[in-house]
Amino acid sequence: MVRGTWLGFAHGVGGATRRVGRGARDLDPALRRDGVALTLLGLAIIVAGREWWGLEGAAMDVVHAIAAGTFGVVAVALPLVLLWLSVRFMRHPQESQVTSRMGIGLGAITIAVCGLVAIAEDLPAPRDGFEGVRAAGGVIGYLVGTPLVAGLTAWVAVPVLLLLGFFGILVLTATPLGQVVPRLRGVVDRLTYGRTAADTDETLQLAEGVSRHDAPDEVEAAPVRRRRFGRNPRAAEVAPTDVLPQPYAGDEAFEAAALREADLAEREAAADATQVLGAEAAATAPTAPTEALAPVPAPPTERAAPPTERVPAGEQPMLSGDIVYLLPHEESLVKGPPHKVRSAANDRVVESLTNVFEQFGINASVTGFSRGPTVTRYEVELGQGTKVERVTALSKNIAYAVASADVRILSPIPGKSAIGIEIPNADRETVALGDVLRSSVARRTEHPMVIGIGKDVEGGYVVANLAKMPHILVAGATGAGKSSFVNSMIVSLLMRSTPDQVRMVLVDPKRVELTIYDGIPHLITPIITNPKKAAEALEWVVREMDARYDDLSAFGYKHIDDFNAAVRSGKVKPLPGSERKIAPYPYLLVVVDELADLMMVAPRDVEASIQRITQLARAAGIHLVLATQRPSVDVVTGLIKANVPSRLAFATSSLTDSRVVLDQPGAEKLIGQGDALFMPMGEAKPMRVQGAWVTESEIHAVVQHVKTQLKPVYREDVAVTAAKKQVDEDIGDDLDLLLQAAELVVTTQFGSTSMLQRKLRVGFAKAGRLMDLLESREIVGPSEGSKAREVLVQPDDLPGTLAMLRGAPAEPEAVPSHEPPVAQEYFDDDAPSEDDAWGETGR
Ligand SMILES: Nc1ncnc2c1ncn2[C@@H]1O[C@H](COP(=O)(O)OP(=O)(O)OP(=O)(O)O)[C@@H](O)[C@H]1O
Repeated sequence: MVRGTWLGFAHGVGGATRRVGRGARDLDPALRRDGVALTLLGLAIIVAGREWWGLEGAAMDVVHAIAAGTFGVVAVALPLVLLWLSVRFMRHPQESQVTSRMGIGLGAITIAVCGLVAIAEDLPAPRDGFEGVRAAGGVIGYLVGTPLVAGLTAWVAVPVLLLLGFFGILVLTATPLGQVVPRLRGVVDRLTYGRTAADTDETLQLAEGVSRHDAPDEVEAAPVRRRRFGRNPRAAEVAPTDVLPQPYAGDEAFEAAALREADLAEREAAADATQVLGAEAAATAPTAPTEALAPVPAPPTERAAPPTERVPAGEQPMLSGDIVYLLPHEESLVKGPPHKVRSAANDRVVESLTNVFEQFGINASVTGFSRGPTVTRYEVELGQGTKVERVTALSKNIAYAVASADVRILSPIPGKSAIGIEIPNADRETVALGDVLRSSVARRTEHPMVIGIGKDVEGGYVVANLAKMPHILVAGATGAGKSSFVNSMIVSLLMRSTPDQVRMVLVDPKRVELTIYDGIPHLITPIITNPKKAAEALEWVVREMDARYDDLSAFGYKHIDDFNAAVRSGKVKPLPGSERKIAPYPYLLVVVDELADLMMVAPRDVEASIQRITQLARAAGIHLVLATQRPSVDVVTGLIKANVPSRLAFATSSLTDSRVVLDQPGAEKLIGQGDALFMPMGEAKPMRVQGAWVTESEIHAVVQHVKTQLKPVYREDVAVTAAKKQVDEDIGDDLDLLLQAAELVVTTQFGSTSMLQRKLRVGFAKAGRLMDLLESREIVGPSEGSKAREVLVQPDDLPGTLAMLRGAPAEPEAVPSHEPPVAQEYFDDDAPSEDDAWGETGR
């Protein structure tokens, strides 16, 4: 009864504490450790009563004897530590790992401080009376200080204890040694530059968010938040505020921020940083925004290596140019619910499984489980002499017992002598993309092509580098979560990369999925919704790839990353006689959100383009994401499959579809809503993941943010060829006939409909239509009643005319093969189209 009353009271107080603020509600009752927490709280009050307020009484004397006797004067801090521990147990009971780490840190600090106090007070010994010990470092101080001083002398003992205290602080704050300087600098910068309290709070909250979910030693500084965007220095000749993206021009706070950036950039430059940030952004040397803001034209920029060290959130040095591009704030993406490692539903399943084994007389037991967001994998160990098949044969009975049709049995669990039974959680969790991107695995790298995938069956975060895929096929039945994945992928890129690092071509024949991204600066061409245009765009990608390859071979590099690194360090010089300015290439990501629609209109062309891109594009930094609802062999052909090595399968409607995507069954057993099997290149076994989820309002916020940073600068030539194709639409299936008609009319120079009827053996209506088409292409003049039409094309021009009808550009020069590829278009100072483009962007 006493225990019950105590725990009831404790839960009441714990519940009230959890209601303060967010993040601690909905705790699994099994995890609450309110009893311990309340005991600690009581202790904190009692110790404070004696040590802070000097309350008298026999009990208080005992308290003082214990507290001060143990810790000496350091006991003054004891109530605070107890209070803190109590709050932690109430709010984050499941983070025992983090609490233990902090405990170790505090322990080290306590030993160090007690030892130092004892040494400072000349090491009073208990035999000389306990008063002295209490007024110094307590028993701890005595026990630590005495042997150290006796063995090493105070000269060595003091530094050793200081070092121990320093170690304690590092452990307490989860700061790796290498991060000490950047973090300190971050703190100093924030103080010096008067960062708002809100910003600081966010950073702290973030750091906490990471430690909450990950191993403590993996906590790193918050990621890059601001980057400077490469631009044409000529644009600097316009009025200074013009170079800022519109919403910020004239904004004092922003200009002040820009000045801070400049200051930091200068410091970075002074530190002579040389490391290249992976295969990242363009790196013209930062022109101090002071120049950009002062009423004088900025001098042309010079190239220099980007800075090396990561610096804290909000204070990133700029990578290039004098346009400041701010990545969306991490908090634009919401936090998901805390991960449960166990719930009542799991216990019920364990019970059901055990019952099934008992009923069928199988010597097997459930030895543990690992709970993921969607499914839990229960581990089953077999007794001596029990056949594995006896359990696998029971899959239907197991499904019946746990009332779920989607039971998947893994025999064995890779790397373990145990059978795994994956059963959907009755209480599944959504995986928030924000949590994936804030996890330590995502922070470990700054590569701009890293995206959040989701969580695995053990609850660990999964991220992937699209550049390493290097191409991925995403398939799944309607509603399985494919589009959600595409959204998570694009949002990940928008969160982590600037348009000078990653450019995209988005193909969305369904016209619904990707329209939300219309107008983002990462686009190279407006979102393509027409399947024929899409096929054209793929051909453009092939040309872009070839142009990049030409550059690579001309300068002697094998991979775009090496080339970019060399450009940044100034090693790549234009060829003699060339006016070109060389700049790094952004990665180019081509997303096709319904391959089937493309394969319907131009299967051979699309297949050929995809084959060519996939075979070569990796080194050119061009990557394909092909998504389809219909993973049948006519859409995902053998050729496409052979060249797209990474696969992500959401629930498919049949085993055959699963085979097409993964070359093995499994996807047909998935339970939809983002449940997926992920098989990156080179893996033989797919990994089960729950895809990350990002809400429409989050997408909207991120898209709004990037759109206010910069306007997109579209490549004209993608649109030019695409526009040409649009004209072709009215030709439809008549292209062959039309070509013959044009040939007839031009070679005979006789524009007669009845001749077409006769020679082509077509009816009057068809011949009339062909003539109209020839007129619309200005091959023949308008109808002149019963007379033959005038022919406007000379026989010599016939080949060009036929090519134009076939859809090739009318003037081949419009897309010359030697044209500088995408990076040069954007970054080449001398590209004639640049001024307009950047002028528009800047203003
Ligand atoms: N990762 C996820 N987490 C939680 N719920 C999800 C997830 N992915 C998808 N869902 C749920 O499933 C629904 C359908 O998902 P989605 O639109 O992505 O399917 P789809 O495969 O793209 O379908 P379609 O091919 O028809 O576009 C979503 O509206 C959402 O409710």
